[in-house]
Amino acid sequence: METAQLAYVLLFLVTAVLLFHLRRGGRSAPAKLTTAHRPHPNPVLGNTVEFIRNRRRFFDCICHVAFGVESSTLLETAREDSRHEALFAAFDAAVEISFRRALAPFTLVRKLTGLLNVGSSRRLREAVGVIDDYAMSVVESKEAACRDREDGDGDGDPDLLSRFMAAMDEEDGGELGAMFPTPEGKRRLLRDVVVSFVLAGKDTTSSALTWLFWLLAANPRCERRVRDELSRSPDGGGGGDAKGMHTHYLHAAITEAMRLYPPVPFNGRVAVGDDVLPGGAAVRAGWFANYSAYAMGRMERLWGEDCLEFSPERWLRDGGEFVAVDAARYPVFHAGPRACLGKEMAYVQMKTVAAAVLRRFSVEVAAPAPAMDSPPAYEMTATMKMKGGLWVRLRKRE
Ligand code: HEM
Repeated sequence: METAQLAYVLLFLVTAVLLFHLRRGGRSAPAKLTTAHRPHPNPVLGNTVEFIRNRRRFFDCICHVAFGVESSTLLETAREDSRHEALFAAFDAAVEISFRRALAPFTLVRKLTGLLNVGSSRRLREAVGVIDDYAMSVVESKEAACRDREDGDGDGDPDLLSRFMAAMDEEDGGELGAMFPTPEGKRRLLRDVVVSFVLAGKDTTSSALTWLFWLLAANPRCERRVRDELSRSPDGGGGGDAKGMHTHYLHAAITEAMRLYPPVPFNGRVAVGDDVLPGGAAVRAGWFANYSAYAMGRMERLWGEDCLEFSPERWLRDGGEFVAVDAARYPVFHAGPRACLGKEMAYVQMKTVAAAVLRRFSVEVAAPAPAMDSPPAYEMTATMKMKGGLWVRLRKRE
């Protein structure tokens, strides 16, 4: 056999073996999931529990407020929880693969795996399929509810999905209607609205609360101040007031926790045209322009010499009133026209949960050790999670 023929045969064999492994990986290996919310393997922790493990509550809350549906009615089966877990696993896998891809250059191997539907391309497609099916079931249940109402009792729902639907059904078609003229296009847009809300809101608030409780344990003085404020608060300190009128210190503590550990630590855009950033840096069309809220939250130039300390007081006026800062300095919720739409809702959720827990329980952190000079390891995907989760022992307060 000539050398060139031998080389072709070898190449063929290597490719066949590679594809066989990729296919097997695509079929049998589950997507690598983050460990932050898995049961902790450490038996020494005994009666401790993983804090904020149950992402279901945050998910249910989004379904209720943003879509006006109960998540469990859509996922109800004899083993309802496992369907939620399958959906969450699909979200985790899709986010992790997409995040890794966003950081890596587009290679020939990825193009090939995409064409052949193997490896991570296959896992991503499968995960997106699960997510899209769920999101479409939300849209369908909403459409059915609207049809029922037309026969029956009146007014539109106040949830966000209903508003999107109403905007597209305006008589002249509306701006959205013009962008998505076919019924199929409209439904796909609604499906994507559902996906973006779940993606944006499910893990962010739970990540922020995990870091908040660790930071409060590492700074008992701050925890005492939160508890004092809650005991004086007329509404129990919950989220009834998103701007923090009654609970300025709690609002400041949550904001400060997200400065040090922003739930979305890293974000970016692709420039559509040549531009110059305010700092003078030139950006060409097609370039990525990324920023790190994590790094910015720890810059001495922006936050002073004590930038690595947890100090809710930096957000308070002398009278104790919370004062927000410019989003360009604190880009935790992003800035400009595409800033977070759920910011107020997120504060309501986080304050309600934090207040409810702190009023009823003392929270003893078992792991990772609560000490500012040895911060816990983190896991960076699209959201910033505490590696291994936060393990606490709750004791009922007198
Ligand atoms: C602590 C909690 C949260 C943080 C830190 C946060 C942060 C962010 C950030 C940084 C973005 C910009 C993402 C990008 O464009 O690349 C964003 C967008 C968004 N967020 Fe949040 N978010 C939080 C909670 C929520 C909640 C609870 C909801 C609603 C249920 C929500 C809904 C949205 C939506 C719909 C967008 C897309 C806005 C647009 O593209 O115009 N977020 N969020």
